[in-house]
Amino acid sequence: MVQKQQATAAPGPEPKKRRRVGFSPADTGVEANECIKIYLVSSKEEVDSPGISCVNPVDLNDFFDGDGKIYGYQDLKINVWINSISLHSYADVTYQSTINGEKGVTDLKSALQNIFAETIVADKDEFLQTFSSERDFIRNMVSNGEEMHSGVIDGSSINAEVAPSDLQVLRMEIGSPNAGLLYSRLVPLVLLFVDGSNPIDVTDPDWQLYLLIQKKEDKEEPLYRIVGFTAVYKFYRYPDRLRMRLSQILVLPSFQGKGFGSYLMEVVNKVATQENVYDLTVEEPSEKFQHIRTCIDINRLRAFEPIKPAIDSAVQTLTKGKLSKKAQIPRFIPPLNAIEKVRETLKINKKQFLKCWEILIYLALDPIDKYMEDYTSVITNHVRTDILGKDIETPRKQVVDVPSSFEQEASFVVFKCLNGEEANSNVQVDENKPDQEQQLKQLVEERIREIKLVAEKVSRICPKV
Ligand SMILES: CC(=O)SCCNC(=O)CCNC(=O)[C@H](O)C(C)(C)COP(=O)(O)OP(=O)(O)OC[C@H]1O[C@@H](n2cnc3c(N)ncnc32)[C@H](O)[C@@H]1OP(=O)(O)O
Repeated sequence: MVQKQQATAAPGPEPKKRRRVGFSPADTGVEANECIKIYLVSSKEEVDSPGISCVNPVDLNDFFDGDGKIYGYQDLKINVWINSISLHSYADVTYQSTINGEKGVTDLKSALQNIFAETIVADKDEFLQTFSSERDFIRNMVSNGEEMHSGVIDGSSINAEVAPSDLQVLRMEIGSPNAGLLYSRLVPLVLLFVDGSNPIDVTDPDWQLYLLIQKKEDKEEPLYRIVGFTAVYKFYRYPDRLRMRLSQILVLPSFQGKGFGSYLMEVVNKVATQENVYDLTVEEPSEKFQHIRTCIDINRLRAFEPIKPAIDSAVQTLTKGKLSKKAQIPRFIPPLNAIEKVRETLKINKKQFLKCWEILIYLALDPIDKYMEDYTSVITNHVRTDILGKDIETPRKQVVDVPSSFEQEASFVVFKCLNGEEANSNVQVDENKPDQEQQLKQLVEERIREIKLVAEKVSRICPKV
């Protein structure tokens, strides 16, 4: 509680004592991350239950203007309960008192509304009722969904209490009945759990939702729960093809890390192949999702016979001699026809295939330790090319005119430059050469770390193909 200090205003005998003027303590605010806790629950018994742990959203400070802090409350605690069956939410807000300091009192209602929109229910009893009254929300919403897959997927495993036979992936065009309404209830989850995401435009009919549903047999009717979903954009490619871009994927927190994200990705891959789209790309994948996607693609590529001769040939070149001693390291990129076959058959685009290619070669080098130095030179060459946008060959000389008070034609400097540097003016090349080398080294180490991580995963799951 903010307490006013006692003003000692009595006149009289103590003239030397100064009057003490009381100030309220300054309101430094509280970070949204510190005072908001989010709980995902599937029954009313779980609400307020001490056994339920909160989930980790993205940076909640981002939802509060300015410095991400909430002002004007003492001992503020906000517990948000999300009904994972109906996707309604309820915010339990408690505080000791309000302080109207210089930053005012944050309008919590509108801040929470910005995240939870119409899913937020003001009354707790009303919220508790949603567990029964809206029990069939998902089932009703997806009743027109097109079943794209159900049950197990070859080679992938679900490591959870969910039986694969209870799983199905349904597809809904965003313009189809109920899809927009369903997505609008999913938006708070997107904002809370997919970093840097924006809701998709539900008025654009080219969006499709792929919903991973758990259909659990229950007393009367089966209970449908959303395990995860992804929003995919289908767009035209001249002259007569369609492309697919996976733009948003979320597995609900309690289901994460159990194979569901991979399951959903594999279903979308399967659909892209069956519908023979031009390719399937991913919009700004997070590091984790990129890792998962690459693990899946590596397994598909290892089983794809038409590229085996190209891998063998690259491995042969690499194992023939000391590459790192050579003046010019060849670029280990797949031949054009392999790139084309992979895109046409597996729907993996060139950029992703080039990433996978490095890993395929790594996996084929035996024993890897013997060739690691040469392999690192190859990756260094690739990273350098990626940064500078062009192949780096041997250092070249470049002549540059310099302003001079002497005869213009006689004023120039000659310096050695790398081919890519002159070619790519967008790249911020650090003028400090040792620093540049250091940065390059770090990037190479990072890339090799990613390669090893994927290689370890796929070797564990599928040691020999
Ligand atoms: C385009 C975008 O939207 S990018 C943003 C992605 N979304 C988010 O970040 C939202 C929050 N996160 C999530 O929703 C989920 O965690 C996702 C979608 C990223 C991943 O889904 P999950 O179900 O958690 O992943 P899944 O359990 O399938 O994979 C986990 C592990 O299995 C590994 N794995 C999965 N499939 C394979 C495979 N076929 N072969 C080898 N390894 C595999 C993964 O590498 C990963 O390894 P780890 O244990 O070291 O983490």
